[in-house]
Amino acid sequence: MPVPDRKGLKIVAIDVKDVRFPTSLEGHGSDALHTDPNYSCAYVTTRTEDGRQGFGLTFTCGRGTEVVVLAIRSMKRFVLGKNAADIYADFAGFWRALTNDSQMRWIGPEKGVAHLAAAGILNSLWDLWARIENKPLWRLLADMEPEELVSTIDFRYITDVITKDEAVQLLKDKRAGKEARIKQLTENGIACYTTQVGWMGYSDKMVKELCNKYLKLGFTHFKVKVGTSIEDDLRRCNLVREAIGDKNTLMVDANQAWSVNEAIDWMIKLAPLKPMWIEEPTSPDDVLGHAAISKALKPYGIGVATGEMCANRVMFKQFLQSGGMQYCQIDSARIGGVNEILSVYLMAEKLKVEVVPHAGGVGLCEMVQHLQMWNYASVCYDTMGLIEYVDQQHEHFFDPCVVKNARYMAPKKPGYSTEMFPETIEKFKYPDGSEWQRMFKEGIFPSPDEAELVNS
Ligand SMILES: C[C@H](O)[C@@H](O)[C@@H](O)[C@H](O)C(=O)O
Ligand SMILES: [Mg+2]
Repeated sequence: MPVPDRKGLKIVAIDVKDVRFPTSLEGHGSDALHTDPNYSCAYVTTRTEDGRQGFGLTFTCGRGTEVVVLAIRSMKRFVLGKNAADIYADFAGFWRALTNDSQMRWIGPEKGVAHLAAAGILNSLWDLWARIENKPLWRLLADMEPEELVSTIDFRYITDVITKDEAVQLLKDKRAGKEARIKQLTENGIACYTTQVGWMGYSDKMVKELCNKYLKLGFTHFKVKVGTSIEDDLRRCNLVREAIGDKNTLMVDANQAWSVNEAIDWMIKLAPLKPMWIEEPTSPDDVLGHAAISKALKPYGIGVATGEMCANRVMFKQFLQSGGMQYCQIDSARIGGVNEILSVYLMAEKLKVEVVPHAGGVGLCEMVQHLQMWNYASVCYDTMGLIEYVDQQHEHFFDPCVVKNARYMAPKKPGYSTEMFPETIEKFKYPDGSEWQRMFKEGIFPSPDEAELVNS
């Protein structure tokens, strides 16, 4: 087990910051329901007695980040004073303690703000572990023995699909050829698709220009936001189809805009444009609704993709079991950190559903590349898979993702690629960062009122 020596690894501090970027000013990240997102995160730094640090984050869209920050603060008690080596020696037990405290679980359990907060903390602990082992996270995972990896997962509620023993066996069965796949990843990385061409707030002119830009960069898969008006969707999707041609792939994303029947009717109208998938057609909680949409759209060759707001492994389990998702979009910061995400990958493999991670928001591309690379090395190598890519906020990270010829290159530095530059925090910490103060002064954004200053 790569459990480090305990010496110096007592956790002595956990710091959390509300960091926001003014992306709404230019419509970046906008969709049918999130019309003015300011890409943000609750940014967690965990420090050990010997001065090591782990960085973790959970993505948000602006307002509300302060609530996640408060939730993280109230979870500090489960981590402070613990030795990181003891956490890694029984990570599943620690995970259960963090997410299922007898009093706090009432505000979850394992969902919503409570789970976003847990994700921020857990991501920082995984970053710390990978740094201690001096490996990028994907290699830490890929190098673990099956028993070690599986020991980090809480299997409660999913043993009807996969037990701990089955998970160990699955990983053992997939071991042959792992070194060759790691070499392949190191040389060629993993392909990605872009969402950057089709944010809802972009003009037609910009969409066209961006399609040309990303075609030149070698992209073959393009995602466009839909769901506000069918006339607009037909116009924009036609425009994109024309720009990318018939050989490239179009995906559409409604971000939960429709009821079930409306989703089916709407997508039948968009079907002649041959989208590969409709993403989040309806409520992220409506498992059977997604299954009905999947069934109705199958004859049109359209799959259903979802997962960026899927609350936990139990919801994923039902989506995977019911035929409600043909593309499983794990998100690195919504469910309970790497521990729970590993369980979703293992269930997806068992039930033969392709995982195409959700990314884009602050730090999400940085994190999911590690997860998908581990998946290819250790779990699912029938296809190399795809990862979402959005060209935003990477410049704020010490170890930003690197995309070349529409492929994520394998991260090399130790950790989970989650550390941000101190200057970024100084500028974009909300509301007192220097950039926010400037924008308030210049009237670009209103100053937050007292209610919003709850955690300052
Ligand atoms: C508000 C966000 O930008 C979403 O629109 C985004 O996560 C999107 O659904 C995506 O799939 O990338
Ligand atoms: Mg989406």
